[in-house]
Amino acid sequence: MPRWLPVLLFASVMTVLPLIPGIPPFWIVLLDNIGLAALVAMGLVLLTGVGGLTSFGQAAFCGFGAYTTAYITTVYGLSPWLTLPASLVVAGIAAVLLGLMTVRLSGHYLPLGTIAWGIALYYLFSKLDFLGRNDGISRVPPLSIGPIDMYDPYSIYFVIWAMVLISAVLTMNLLDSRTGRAIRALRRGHVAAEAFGVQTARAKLLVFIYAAVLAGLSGWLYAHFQRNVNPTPFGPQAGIEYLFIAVVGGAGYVWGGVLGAAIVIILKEVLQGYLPLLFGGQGQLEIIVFGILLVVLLQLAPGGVWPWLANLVPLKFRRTATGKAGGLPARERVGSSAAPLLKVERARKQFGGVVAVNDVSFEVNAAEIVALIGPNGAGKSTTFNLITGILTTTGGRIEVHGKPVDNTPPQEVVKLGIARTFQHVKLVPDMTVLENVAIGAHLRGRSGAITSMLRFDRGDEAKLLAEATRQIERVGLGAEIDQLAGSLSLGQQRIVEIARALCADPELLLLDEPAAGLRHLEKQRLAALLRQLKAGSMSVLLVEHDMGFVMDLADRIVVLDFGTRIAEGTPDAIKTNPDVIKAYLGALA
Ligand SMILES: Nc1ncnc2c1ncn2[C@@H]1O[C@H](COP(=O)(O)OP(=O)(O)OP(=O)(O)O)[C@@H](O)[C@H]1O
Repeated sequence: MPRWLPVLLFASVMTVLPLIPGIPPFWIVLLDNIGLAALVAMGLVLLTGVGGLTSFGQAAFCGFGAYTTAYITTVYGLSPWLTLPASLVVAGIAAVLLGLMTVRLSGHYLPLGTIAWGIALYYLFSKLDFLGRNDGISRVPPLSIGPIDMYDPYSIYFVIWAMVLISAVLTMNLLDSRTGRAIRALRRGHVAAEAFGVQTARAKLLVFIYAAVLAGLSGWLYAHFQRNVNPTPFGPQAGIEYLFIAVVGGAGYVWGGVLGAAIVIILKEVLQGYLPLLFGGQGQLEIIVFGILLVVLLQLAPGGVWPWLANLVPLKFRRTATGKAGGLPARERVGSSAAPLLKVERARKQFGGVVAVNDVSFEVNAAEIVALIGPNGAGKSTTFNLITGILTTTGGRIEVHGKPVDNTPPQEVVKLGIARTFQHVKLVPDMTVLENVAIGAHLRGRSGAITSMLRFDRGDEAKLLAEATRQIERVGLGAEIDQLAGSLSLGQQRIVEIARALCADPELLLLDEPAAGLRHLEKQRLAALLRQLKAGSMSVLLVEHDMGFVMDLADRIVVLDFGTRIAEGTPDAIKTNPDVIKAYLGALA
Protein backbone atom coordinates (compact mmCIF):
# COMPACT_ATOMS: atom_id res chain seq x y z
CA MET A 1 0.00 0.00 0.00
CA PRO A 2 1.44 3.42 -0.90
CA ARG A 3 2.33 5.65 2.04
CA TRP A 4 -0.03 8.42 0.99
CA LEU A 5 -3.14 6.21 0.81
CA PRO A 6 -3.98 6.22 4.55
CA VAL A 7 -3.53 10.03 4.59
CA LEU A 8 -5.94 10.35 1.64
CA LEU A 9 -8.46 8.05 3.32
CA PHE A 10 -8.23 10.02 6.56
CA ALA A 11 -8.63 13.33 4.68
CA SER A 12 -11.73 11.97 2.89
CA VAL A 13 -13.32 10.80 6.15
CA MET A 14 -12.65 14.14 7.85
CA THR A 15 -14.10 16.02 4.84
CA VAL A 16 -17.30 13.98 4.76
CA LEU A 17 -17.84 13.87 8.54
CA PRO A 18 -19.36 17.35 9.05
CA LEU A 19 -21.48 16.94 5.92
CA ILE A 20 -23.41 13.98 7.40
CA PRO A 21 -27.01 15.20 7.67
CA GLY A 22 -28.15 15.79 11.23
CA ILE A 23 -24.70 15.69 12.84
CA PRO A 24 -25.03 17.65 16.12
CA PRO A 25 -23.12 20.99 16.14
CA PHE A 26 -21.65 19.96 19.48
CA TRP A 27 -19.79 17.14 17.71
CA ILE A 28 -18.25 19.61 15.33
CA VAL A 29 -17.07 21.76 18.24
CA LEU A 30 -15.58 18.61 19.75
CA LEU A 31 -13.79 17.79 16.49
CA ASP A 32 -12.49 21.37 16.28
CA ASN A 33 -11.05 21.02 19.78
CA ILE A 34 -9.54 17.65 18.89
CA GLY A 35 -7.84 19.20 15.85
CA LEU A 36 -6.43 22.07 17.94
CA ALA A 37 -5.05 19.68 20.57
CA ALA A 38 -3.74 17.30 17.89
CA LEU A 39 -1.50 20.06 16.50
CA VAL A 40 0.15 20.60 19.87
CA ALA A 41 0.38 16.86 20.53
CA MET A 42 2.02 16.31 17.12
CA GLY A 43 4.78 18.71 18.12
CA LEU A 44 5.16 16.80 21.38
CA VAL A 45 5.42 13.54 19.45
CA LEU A 46 8.49 14.91 17.73
CA LEU A 47 9.88 16.61 20.81
CA THR A 48 9.19 14.02 23.50
CA GLY A 49 8.31 10.74 21.82
CA VAL A 50 10.93 10.88 19.07
CA GLY A 51 13.55 13.30 20.40
CA GLY A 52 13.25 12.29 24.07
CA LEU A 53 12.87 15.89 25.33
CA THR A 54 9.97 15.94 27.76
CA SER A 55 8.10 19.23 27.83
CA PHE A 56 5.25 20.23 30.12
CA GLY A 57 5.28 23.76 28.79
CA GLN A 58 3.85 23.52 25.27
CA ALA A 59 0.63 25.33 26.21
CA ALA A 60 2.69 28.51 26.66
CA PHE A 61 3.63 28.41 22.96
CA CYS A 62 -0.09 28.18 22.08
CA GLY A 63 -0.39 31.32 24.18
CA PHE A 64 2.29 33.10 22.13
CA GLY A 65 0.47 32.21 18.90
CA ALA A 66 -2.95 33.17 20.27
CA TYR A 67 -1.96 36.44 21.95
CA THR A 68 0.09 37.58 18.95
CA THR A 69 -2.81 37.32 16.53
CA ALA A 70 -5.38 38.55 19.07
CA TYR A 71 -3.31 41.65 19.80
CA ILE A 72 -2.43 42.53 16.20
CA THR A 73 -5.89 41.88 14.76
CA THR A 74 -7.72 43.81 17.49
CA VAL A 75 -5.30 46.73 17.87
CA TYR A 76 -4.17 47.19 14.25
CA GLY A 77 -7.15 45.62 12.47
CA LEU A 78 -4.93 43.38 10.32
CA SER A 79 -6.38 40.31 8.59
CA PRO A 80 -5.83 37.11 10.62
CA TRP A 81 -4.21 35.55 7.56
CA LEU A 82 -1.51 38.22 7.73
CA THR A 83 -0.94 37.56 11.42
CA LEU A 84 -0.45 33.82 10.90
CA PRO A 85 3.27 34.19 10.04
CA ALA A 86 3.64 36.61 12.99
CA SER A 87 2.09 34.07 15.39
CA LEU A 88 4.38 31.31 14.13
CA VAL A 89 7.47 33.52 14.22
CA VAL A 90 6.75 34.75 17.78
CA ALA A 91 6.23 31.15 18.98
CA GLY A 92 9.42 30.15 17.13
CA ILE A 93 11.50 32.99 18.60
CA ALA A 94 10.20 32.18 22.09
CA ALA A 95 11.27 28.57 21.45
CA VAL A 96 14.77 29.65 20.39
CA LEU A 97 15.20 31.73 23.55
CA LEU A 98 13.74 29.12 25.91
CA GLY A 99 15.28 26.24 23.97
CA LEU A 100 18.81 27.64 24.19
CA MET A 101 18.41 27.62 27.97
CA THR A 102 16.38 24.44 28.34
CA VAL A 103 17.63 21.79 25.91
CA ARG A 104 21.05 21.85 27.52
CA LEU A 105 19.44 20.47 30.67
CA SER A 106 19.41 16.73 31.03
CA GLY A 107 17.60 14.10 33.07
CA HIS A 108 14.87 15.41 35.39
CA TYR A 109 16.06 18.99 35.01
CA LEU A 110 14.69 19.32 31.47
CA PRO A 111 11.01 18.61 32.30
CA LEU A 112 11.38 20.65 35.49
CA GLY A 113 12.73 23.52 33.39
CA THR A 114 9.73 23.35 31.05
CA ILE A 115 7.34 23.38 34.04
CA ALA A 116 9.16 26.42 35.41
CA TRP A 117 8.84 28.50 32.26
CA GLY A 118 5.31 27.18 31.66
CA ILE A 119 4.24 28.64 35.00
CA ALA A 120 6.27 31.82 34.51
CA LEU A 121 4.74 32.55 31.10
CA TYR A 122 1.23 31.87 32.38
CA TYR A 123 1.70 34.53 35.04
CA LEU A 124 3.32 36.84 32.51
CA PHE A 125 0.26 36.59 30.21
CA SER A 126 -2.03 37.36 33.15
CA LYS A 127 -0.04 40.34 34.41
CA LEU A 128 0.58 42.34 31.23
CA ASP A 129 -1.77 45.27 30.79
CA PHE A 130 -1.55 45.34 27.00
CA LEU A 131 -2.64 41.68 26.92
CA GLY A 132 -5.68 42.47 29.10
CA ARG A 133 -4.26 40.80 32.24
CA ASN A 134 -6.58 38.00 33.53
CA ASP A 135 -9.47 39.12 31.30
CA GLY A 136 -7.38 38.72 28.17
CA ILE A 137 -8.33 40.09 24.76
CA SER A 138 -11.88 39.77 23.46
CA ARG A 139 -13.62 40.54 20.17
CA VAL A 140 -10.92 38.79 18.14
CA PRO A 141 -12.15 38.75 14.52
CA PRO A 142 -13.07 35.42 12.92
CA LEU A 143 -11.12 33.94 10.04
CA SER A 144 -12.63 34.82 6.70
CA ILE A 145 -12.23 33.69 3.13
CA GLY A 146 -13.70 36.23 0.67
CA PRO A 147 -17.19 37.05 1.87
CA ILE A 148 -17.36 34.04 4.23
CA ASP A 149 -16.70 34.90 7.88
CA MET A 150 -16.02 31.75 9.86
CA TYR A 151 -18.11 32.52 12.92
CA ASP A 152 -19.48 29.01 13.32
CA PRO A 153 -17.64 25.81 14.26
CA TYR A 154 -18.54 24.23 10.89
CA SER A 155 -16.62 26.62 8.67
CA ILE A 156 -13.46 26.79 10.77
CA TYR A 157 -13.53 22.98 11.05
CA PHE A 158 -12.14 22.66 7.52
CA VAL A 159 -9.33 25.13 8.19
CA ILE A 160 -8.37 23.37 11.45
CA TRP A 161 -8.31 19.90 9.91
CA ALA A 162 -6.55 21.07 6.74
CA MET A 163 -3.82 22.44 9.05
CA VAL A 164 -3.72 19.16 11.01
CA LEU A 165 -3.33 17.13 7.82
CA ILE A 166 -0.69 19.42 6.32
CA SER A 167 1.24 19.39 9.60
CA ALA A 168 1.01 15.59 9.83
CA VAL A 169 2.33 15.15 6.28
CA LEU A 170 5.17 17.66 6.85
CA THR A 171 6.08 15.97 10.14
CA MET A 172 6.10 12.49 8.58
CA ASN A 173 8.24 13.78 5.71
CA LEU A 174 10.66 15.30 8.20
CA LEU A 175 10.97 12.08 10.18
CA ASP A 176 11.54 10.09 7.01
CA SER A 177 14.69 11.98 6.04
CA ARG A 178 18.36 12.63 6.84
CA THR A 179 17.38 15.25 9.44
CA GLY A 180 14.65 12.95 10.74
CA ARG A 181 17.14 10.17 11.37
CA ALA A 182 19.30 12.62 13.30
CA ILE A 183 16.27 13.60 15.41
CA ARG A 184 15.31 9.97 15.96
CA ALA A 185 18.83 9.22 17.15
CA LEU A 186 18.56 11.84 19.92
CA ARG A 187 16.65 9.60 22.32
CA ARG A 188 18.64 6.36 22.08
CA GLY A 189 21.82 6.84 20.12
CA HIS A 190 23.08 10.40 20.25
CA VAL A 191 26.71 9.43 21.09
CA ALA A 192 26.91 7.34 17.94
CA ALA A 193 25.08 9.97 15.88
CA GLU A 194 27.64 12.59 16.95
CA ALA A 195 30.43 10.23 15.92
CA PHE A 196 28.97 10.42 12.40
CA GLY A 197 28.71 14.18 12.29
CA VAL A 198 25.20 14.82 13.62
CA GLN A 199 25.02 18.13 15.49
CA THR A 200 22.76 16.85 18.24
CA ALA A 201 22.44 20.21 20.03
CA ARG A 202 21.21 21.75 16.77
CA ALA A 203 18.80 18.83 16.19
CA LYS A 204 17.39 19.30 19.71
CA LEU A 205 16.83 22.99 19.12
CA LEU A 206 15.22 22.25 15.76
CA VAL A 207 12.60 19.91 17.26
CA PHE A 208 12.03 22.36 20.08
CA ILE A 209 11.27 25.13 17.58
CA TYR A 210 9.20 22.84 15.35
CA ALA A 211 7.01 21.73 18.29
CA ALA A 212 6.60 25.35 19.41
CA VAL A 213 5.59 26.49 15.92
CA LEU A 214 2.91 23.77 15.76
CA ALA A 215 1.66 24.89 19.19
CA GLY A 216 1.72 28.50 17.93
CA LEU A 217 -0.39 27.44 14.94
CA SER A 218 -2.87 25.80 17.29
CA GLY A 219 -2.97 29.00 19.36
CA TRP A 220 -3.57 31.13 16.27
CA LEU A 221 -6.52 28.91 15.25
CA TYR A 222 -7.82 28.88 18.83
CA ALA A 223 -7.87 32.69 19.01
CA HIS A 224 -10.02 32.97 15.87
CA PHE A 225 -12.19 30.00 16.83
CA GLN A 226 -12.98 31.16 20.41
CA ARG A 227 -12.66 34.83 19.42
CA ASN A 228 -11.25 35.72 22.81
CA VAL A 229 -7.97 34.92 24.46
CA ASN A 230 -7.20 34.73 28.18
CA PRO A 231 -4.36 33.07 30.14
CA THR A 232 -6.27 29.99 31.46
CA PRO A 233 -5.94 27.69 28.40
CA PHE A 234 -2.20 28.38 28.21
CA GLY A 235 -1.32 27.52 31.80
CA PRO A 236 0.63 24.62 33.32
CA GLN A 237 -2.47 22.40 33.63
CA ALA A 238 -3.03 22.59 29.88
CA GLY A 239 0.68 21.85 29.35
CA ILE A 240 0.38 18.66 31.39
CA GLU A 241 -2.76 17.68 29.49
CA TYR A 242 -1.05 18.04 26.10
CA LEU A 243 1.76 15.77 27.23
CA PHE A 244 -0.84 13.32 28.48
CA ILE A 245 -2.54 13.39 25.07
CA ALA A 246 0.71 12.56 23.29
CA VAL A 247 1.53 9.72 25.71
CA VAL A 248 -1.95 8.19 25.56
CA GLY A 249 -1.99 8.28 21.76
CA GLY A 250 1.56 6.98 21.39
CA ALA A 251 4.29 9.57 21.90
CA GLY A 252 6.51 8.22 19.13
CA TYR A 253 3.87 8.33 16.39
CA VAL A 254 2.53 11.30 14.41
CA TRP A 255 -0.99 9.80 14.24
CA GLY A 256 -0.69 8.92 17.91
CA GLY A 257 -0.94 12.67 18.61
CA VAL A 258 -4.23 12.89 16.69
CA LEU A 259 -5.63 9.71 18.24
CA GLY A 260 -4.57 10.77 21.74
CA ALA A 261 -6.32 14.13 21.29
CA ALA A 262 -9.51 12.32 20.20
CA ILE A 263 -9.40 9.85 23.12
CA VAL A 264 -8.67 12.39 25.85
CA ILE A 265 -11.09 15.09 24.66
CA ILE A 266 -13.97 12.70 23.97
CA LEU A 267 -13.42 10.86 27.27
CA LYS A 268 -13.44 14.13 29.18
CA GLU A 269 -16.63 15.27 27.48
CA VAL A 270 -18.41 11.98 28.04
CA LEU A 271 -17.44 11.87 31.71
CA GLN A 272 -18.33 15.53 32.27
CA GLY A 273 -21.69 14.92 30.58
CA TYR A 274 -22.74 11.67 32.22
CA LEU A 275 -21.08 11.26 35.60
CA PRO A 276 -22.80 14.27 37.21
CA LEU A 277 -26.12 12.67 36.17
CA LEU A 278 -25.09 9.43 37.91
CA PHE A 279 -23.59 10.94 41.04
CA GLY A 280 -25.55 14.14 41.38
CA GLY A 281 -22.64 16.37 40.33
CA GLN A 282 -20.77 15.99 43.59
CA GLY A 283 -17.05 16.43 44.18
CA GLN A 284 -15.96 16.70 40.53
CA LEU A 285 -15.93 12.92 40.37
CA GLU A 286 -15.36 13.00 36.60
CA ILE A 287 -11.80 14.23 37.08
CA ILE A 288 -10.99 11.29 39.36
CA VAL A 289 -12.63 8.75 37.02
CA PHE A 290 -10.86 10.37 34.05
CA GLY A 291 -7.50 9.91 35.77
CA ILE A 292 -8.23 6.28 36.68
CA LEU A 293 -9.39 5.43 33.14
CA LEU A 294 -6.28 6.92 31.60
CA VAL A 295 -4.02 4.99 33.97
CA VAL A 296 -5.87 1.77 33.05
CA LEU A 297 -5.50 2.64 29.35
CA LEU A 298 -1.76 3.14 29.75
CA GLN A 299 -1.49 -0.17 31.59
CA LEU A 300 -3.18 -1.93 28.65
CA ALA A 301 -1.18 -0.09 25.97
CA PRO A 302 2.01 1.24 27.64
CA GLY A 303 3.46 2.51 24.38
CA GLY A 304 0.22 4.38 23.62
CA VAL A 305 -2.94 3.39 21.78
CA TRP A 306 -1.70 4.07 18.24
CA PRO A 307 1.11 1.45 18.15
CA TRP A 308 -1.22 -1.01 19.88
CA LEU A 309 -3.82 -0.50 17.13
CA ALA A 310 -1.16 -0.49 14.40
CA ASN A 311 0.03 -3.89 15.60
CA LEU A 312 -3.43 -5.30 15.00
CA VAL A 313 -3.21 -4.23 11.33
CA PRO A 314 -0.85 -6.48 9.35
CA LEU A 315 0.19 -3.71 6.90
CA LYS A 316 3.61 -2.19 7.51
CA PHE A 317 5.12 0.92 5.97
CA ARG A 318 8.81 0.40 6.52
CA ARG A 319 11.26 2.21 4.36
CA THR A 320 13.03 0.05 1.77
CA ALA A 321 15.97 1.12 -0.36
CA THR A 322 15.63 1.68 -4.07
CA GLY A 323 19.17 0.57 -4.84
CA LYS A 324 18.97 2.38 -8.20
CA ALA A 325 20.16 5.84 -7.17
CA GLY A 326 23.59 7.11 -8.18
CA GLY A 327 26.53 6.99 -5.79
CA LEU A 328 27.42 9.56 -3.18
CA PRO A 329 30.47 11.70 -3.78
CA ALA A 330 33.56 10.44 -1.94
CA ARG A 331 34.47 12.20 1.29
CA GLU A 332 36.88 15.06 0.84
CA ARG A 333 40.41 13.91 1.82
CA VAL A 334 42.24 16.11 4.34
CA GLY A 335 45.78 16.37 5.72
CA SER A 336 49.20 15.41 4.48
CA SER A 337 49.78 11.91 3.11
CA ALA A 338 53.46 12.03 4.27
CA ALA A 339 52.45 11.87 7.97
CA PRO A 340 51.14 8.63 9.51
CA LEU A 341 47.39 8.19 9.17
CA LEU A 342 47.02 8.14 12.98
CA LYS A 343 49.68 9.15 15.46
CA VAL A 344 49.00 8.79 19.18
CA GLU A 345 51.80 10.44 21.12
CA ARG A 346 51.97 10.13 24.93
CA ALA A 347 48.17 10.29 25.13
CA ARG A 348 46.94 10.45 28.70
CA LYS A 349 43.53 10.26 30.34
CA GLN A 350 42.82 10.51 34.04
CA PHE A 351 39.46 10.04 35.70
CA GLY A 352 40.15 11.56 39.09
CA GLY A 353 42.80 9.29 40.61
CA VAL A 354 42.44 6.58 37.93
CA VAL A 355 44.95 6.83 35.09
CA ALA A 356 42.96 5.05 32.36
CA VAL A 357 45.47 5.85 29.58
CA ASN A 358 49.02 6.45 30.74
CA ASP A 359 51.17 8.29 28.15
CA VAL A 360 50.39 5.79 25.41
CA SER A 361 52.06 6.14 21.97
CA PHE A 362 51.51 4.21 18.73
CA GLU A 363 50.85 4.80 15.04
CA VAL A 364 48.56 3.39 12.37
CA ASN A 365 49.69 3.69 8.75
CA ALA A 366 47.72 3.46 5.52
CA ALA A 367 46.36 0.00 4.63
CA GLU A 368 47.39 -1.49 7.94
CA ILE A 369 45.46 -3.55 10.51
CA VAL A 370 46.62 -2.75 14.03
CA ALA A 371 45.17 -4.46 17.10
CA LEU A 372 44.97 -2.90 20.56
CA ILE A 373 44.81 -5.68 23.13
CA GLY A 374 45.02 -6.02 26.88
CA PRO A 375 43.13 -7.22 29.92
CA ASN A 376 39.79 -5.74 31.02
CA GLY A 377 40.19 -2.17 32.19
CA ALA A 378 43.53 -1.73 30.35
CA GLY A 379 42.32 1.50 28.71
CA LYS A 380 41.51 0.30 25.18
CA SER A 381 38.00 1.78 24.89
CA THR A 382 39.18 4.98 26.56
CA THR A 383 41.91 5.26 23.90
CA PHE A 384 39.22 4.89 21.19
CA ASN A 385 37.17 7.60 22.89
CA LEU A 386 40.18 9.93 22.98
CA ILE A 387 40.90 9.39 19.28
CA THR A 388 37.27 9.96 18.25
CA GLY A 389 36.73 13.04 20.40
CA ILE A 390 34.18 11.49 22.75
CA LEU A 391 36.63 12.14 25.62
CA THR A 392 39.14 14.95 25.97
CA THR A 393 42.76 14.09 26.73
CA THR A 394 44.47 15.02 30.00
CA GLY A 395 47.78 15.21 28.16
CA GLY A 396 49.69 14.19 25.04
CA ARG A 397 48.81 14.58 21.40
CA ILE A 398 46.73 12.74 18.79
CA GLU A 399 47.17 13.51 15.08
CA VAL A 400 45.38 12.36 11.93
CA HIS A 401 47.44 12.95 8.79
CA GLY A 402 49.57 15.33 10.84
CA LYS A 403 46.53 17.36 11.99
CA PRO A 404 45.98 17.50 15.79
CA VAL A 405 42.60 16.01 16.74
CA ASP A 406 42.80 15.67 20.51
CA ASN A 407 39.96 17.58 22.12
CA THR A 408 38.27 17.98 18.71
CA PRO A 409 34.51 17.23 18.83
CA PRO A 410 33.46 13.85 17.35
CA GLN A 411 31.55 15.61 14.56
CA GLU A 412 34.86 17.05 13.29
CA VAL A 413 36.93 13.89 13.80
CA VAL A 414 34.72 11.88 11.44
CA LYS A 415 35.30 14.52 8.75
CA LEU A 416 38.98 13.49 8.84
CA GLY A 417 38.02 9.97 7.80
CA ILE A 418 37.79 8.20 11.15
CA ALA A 419 34.71 6.08 11.76
CA ARG A 420 34.08 3.70 14.63
CA THR A 421 31.95 1.04 16.24
CA PHE A 422 31.23 0.80 19.95
CA GLN A 423 31.98 -1.83 22.58
CA HIS A 424 28.42 -1.44 23.85
CA VAL A 425 26.39 -1.37 20.64
CA LYS A 426 24.88 2.04 20.00
CA LEU A 427 22.15 1.58 17.41
CA VAL A 428 18.66 3.07 17.54
CA PRO A 429 16.70 -0.12 18.23
CA ASP A 430 13.37 1.09 16.84
CA MET A 431 14.88 2.17 13.54
CA THR A 432 15.50 -0.31 10.72
CA VAL A 433 18.97 -1.58 9.85
CA LEU A 434 18.84 0.59 6.72
CA GLU A 435 17.96 3.75 8.65
CA ASN A 436 20.64 3.08 11.28
CA VAL A 437 23.31 2.51 8.67
CA ALA A 438 22.25 5.61 6.72
CA ILE A 439 23.17 7.72 9.79
CA GLY A 440 26.76 6.78 8.96
CA ALA A 441 26.47 8.72 5.70
CA HIS A 442 24.98 11.79 7.42
CA LEU A 443 27.85 14.09 6.41
CA ARG A 444 27.67 12.94 2.81
CA GLY A 445 24.08 14.23 2.44
CA ARG A 446 23.02 17.85 2.19
CA SER A 447 19.24 18.11 2.64
CA GLY A 448 18.02 20.10 5.64
CA ALA A 449 14.74 20.16 7.54
CA ILE A 450 12.68 22.42 5.25
CA THR A 451 13.80 20.63 2.06
CA SER A 452 12.90 17.31 3.69
CA MET A 453 9.49 18.47 4.90
CA LEU A 454 8.63 19.59 1.38
CA ARG A 455 9.98 16.31 -0.04
CA PHE A 456 12.59 18.07 -2.19
CA ASP A 457 15.23 15.80 -0.66
CA ARG A 458 14.36 12.67 -2.61
CA GLY A 459 17.43 12.66 -4.89
CA ASP A 460 19.82 13.16 -1.97
CA GLU A 461 17.90 10.68 0.15
CA ALA A 462 17.91 7.99 -2.56
CA LYS A 463 21.70 8.29 -2.81
CA LEU A 464 22.14 8.02 0.98
CA LEU A 465 19.91 4.98 1.15
CA ALA A 466 21.61 3.38 -1.86
CA GLU A 467 24.98 3.83 -0.15
CA ALA A 468 23.60 2.36 3.09
CA THR A 469 22.19 -0.60 1.13
CA ARG A 470 25.56 -1.15 -0.55
CA GLN A 471 27.37 -1.26 2.79
CA ILE A 472 24.76 -3.53 4.39
CA GLU A 473 25.14 -5.97 1.51
CA ARG A 474 28.91 -5.67 1.74
CA VAL A 475 28.87 -6.87 5.37
CA GLY A 476 26.45 -9.68 4.48
CA LEU A 477 23.28 -8.41 6.15
CA GLY A 478 21.22 -7.75 3.01
CA ALA A 479 18.45 -10.07 4.21
CA GLU A 480 18.02 -8.05 7.42
CA ILE A 481 17.93 -4.60 5.81
CA ASP A 482 14.32 -3.83 6.76
CA GLN A 483 14.42 -5.42 10.21
CA LEU A 484 14.36 -3.21 13.27
CA ALA A 485 17.93 -3.03 14.56
CA GLY A 486 16.79 -3.98 18.07
CA SER A 487 15.41 -7.29 16.78
CA LEU A 488 18.84 -8.54 15.59
CA SER A 489 21.25 -10.67 17.62
CA LEU A 490 24.03 -8.76 19.39
CA GLY A 491 26.60 -10.17 16.96
CA GLN A 492 24.57 -8.96 13.98
CA GLN A 493 24.14 -5.56 15.60
CA ARG A 494 27.92 -5.27 15.80
CA ILE A 495 28.11 -5.96 12.07
CA VAL A 496 25.42 -3.33 11.44
CA GLU A 497 27.70 -0.89 13.28
CA ILE A 498 30.51 -1.77 10.88
CA ALA A 499 28.23 -1.08 7.90
CA ARG A 500 27.29 2.26 9.48
CA ALA A 501 30.95 3.15 9.93
CA LEU A 502 31.73 2.18 6.30
CA CYS A 503 28.98 4.57 5.14
CA ALA A 504 31.14 7.47 6.35
CA ASP A 505 33.72 6.55 3.65
CA PRO A 506 36.50 6.28 6.27
CA GLU A 507 40.25 5.90 5.85
CA LEU A 508 40.57 4.47 9.35
CA LEU A 509 38.02 2.16 10.90
CA LEU A 510 38.06 1.83 14.71
CA LEU A 511 36.38 -1.44 15.71
CA ASP A 512 35.70 -2.07 19.40
CA GLU A 513 35.33 -5.84 19.93
CA PRO A 514 33.69 -6.53 16.54
CA ALA A 515 33.91 -10.33 16.87
CA ALA A 516 32.21 -10.53 20.29
CA GLY A 517 29.05 -12.59 19.99
CA LEU A 518 29.86 -13.89 16.50
CA ARG A 519 29.90 -17.60 15.61
CA HIS A 520 32.99 -19.19 14.03
CA LEU A 521 31.78 -18.80 10.45
CA GLU A 522 30.69 -15.22 11.05
CA LYS A 523 34.13 -14.42 12.46
CA GLN A 524 35.75 -15.84 9.35
CA ARG A 525 33.47 -13.70 7.17
CA LEU A 526 34.32 -10.64 9.25
CA ALA A 527 38.07 -11.35 8.93
CA ALA A 528 37.66 -11.71 5.16
CA LEU A 529 35.81 -8.38 5.02
CA LEU A 530 38.53 -6.61 7.01
CA ARG A 531 41.24 -8.05 4.73
CA GLN A 532 39.26 -6.87 1.73
CA LEU A 533 38.98 -3.36 3.24
CA LYS A 534 42.73 -3.36 3.82
CA ALA A 535 43.28 -4.40 0.21
CA GLY A 536 41.21 -1.36 -0.72
CA SER A 537 43.77 0.68 1.30
CA MET A 538 41.58 1.25 4.35
CA SER A 539 43.24 0.96 7.77
CA VAL A 540 41.73 -0.75 10.79
CA LEU A 541 42.45 -0.24 14.50
CA LEU A 542 40.93 -3.11 16.36
CA VAL A 543 40.16 -3.85 20.02
CA GLU A 544 39.44 -7.54 20.42
CA HIS A 545 39.69 -10.27 23.06
CA ASP A 546 39.56 -13.21 20.60
CA MET A 547 43.30 -13.83 20.24
CA GLY A 548 42.94 -16.34 17.38
CA PHE A 549 41.07 -13.69 15.39
CA VAL A 550 43.61 -10.97 16.23
CA MET A 551 46.75 -13.06 15.59
CA ASP A 552 45.48 -14.17 12.17
CA LEU A 553 44.46 -10.71 11.08
CA ALA A 554 46.64 -7.99 12.57
CA ASP A 555 49.81 -6.63 10.96
CA ARG A 556 50.86 -5.15 14.26
CA ILE A 557 49.68 -5.41 17.86
CA VAL A 558 49.89 -2.83 20.65
CA VAL A 559 49.43 -4.24 24.15
CA LEU A 560 48.09 -2.16 27.04
CA ASP A 561 48.02 -3.05 30.70
CA PHE A 562 46.71 -0.71 33.43
CA GLY A 563 46.62 2.08 30.85
CA THR A 564 50.31 1.63 29.92
CA ARG A 565 51.72 0.32 26.66
CA ILE A 566 53.74 -2.76 27.63
CA ALA A 567 54.57 -4.09 24.15
CA GLU A 568 54.22 -3.51 20.43
CA GLY A 569 55.10 -5.79 17.53
CA THR A 570 54.03 -8.39 15.01
CA PRO A 571 51.64 -11.15 16.15
CA ASP A 572 54.55 -13.63 16.32
CA ALA A 573 56.62 -11.30 18.50
CA ILE A 574 53.69 -10.53 20.79
CA LYS A 575 52.78 -14.22 21.22
CA THR A 576 56.20 -14.92 22.70
CA ASN A 577 56.70 -11.66 24.63
CA PRO A 578 57.09 -12.64 28.32
CA ASP A 579 55.55 -9.37 29.61
CA VAL A 580 52.46 -9.90 27.46
CA ILE A 581 52.19 -13.55 28.47
CA LYS A 582 52.40 -12.53 32.12
CA ALA A 583 49.92 -9.66 31.91
CA TYR A 584 47.40 -10.97 29.42
CA LEU A 585 47.98 -14.00 27.21
CA GLY A 586 48.85 -16.22 30.17
CA ALA A 587 45.58 -15.26 31.82
CA LEU A 588 43.71 -16.27 28.66
CA ALA A 589 45.39 -19.66 28.35
N1 LIG B 1 34.00 7.60 32.48
C1 LIG B 1 34.82 7.01 33.34
N2 LIG B 1 34.93 7.45 34.60
C2 LIG B 1 35.78 6.86 35.47
N3 LIG B 1 36.57 5.82 35.17
C3 LIG B 1 36.50 5.33 33.93
C4 LIG B 1 35.63 5.90 32.94
N4 LIG B 1 35.77 5.19 31.78
C5 LIG B 1 36.69 4.26 32.03
N5 LIG B 1 37.13 4.33 33.31
C6 LIG B 1 38.15 3.50 33.93
O1 LIG B 1 39.27 3.55 33.09
C7 LIG B 1 39.89 2.28 33.02
C8 LIG B 1 40.02 1.83 31.59
O2 LIG B 1 38.71 1.52 31.10
P1 LIG B 1 38.46 1.06 29.60
O3 LIG B 1 37.00 0.87 29.45
O4 LIG B 1 39.13 1.99 28.68
O5 LIG B 1 39.18 -0.34 29.57
P2 LIG B 1 39.17 -1.44 28.42
O6 LIG B 1 40.56 -1.82 28.18
O7 LIG B 1 38.39 -0.97 27.26
O8 LIG B 1 38.40 -2.61 29.18
P3 LIG B 1 37.40 -3.72 28.58
O9 LIG B 1 38.20 -4.70 27.83
O10 LIG B 1 36.80 -4.32 29.84
O11 LIG B 1 36.43 -2.98 27.79
C9 LIG B 1 39.08 1.35 33.90
O12 LIG B 1 39.66 1.29 35.17
C10 LIG B 1 37.74 2.03 33.97
O13 LIG B 1 37.08 1.69 35.17
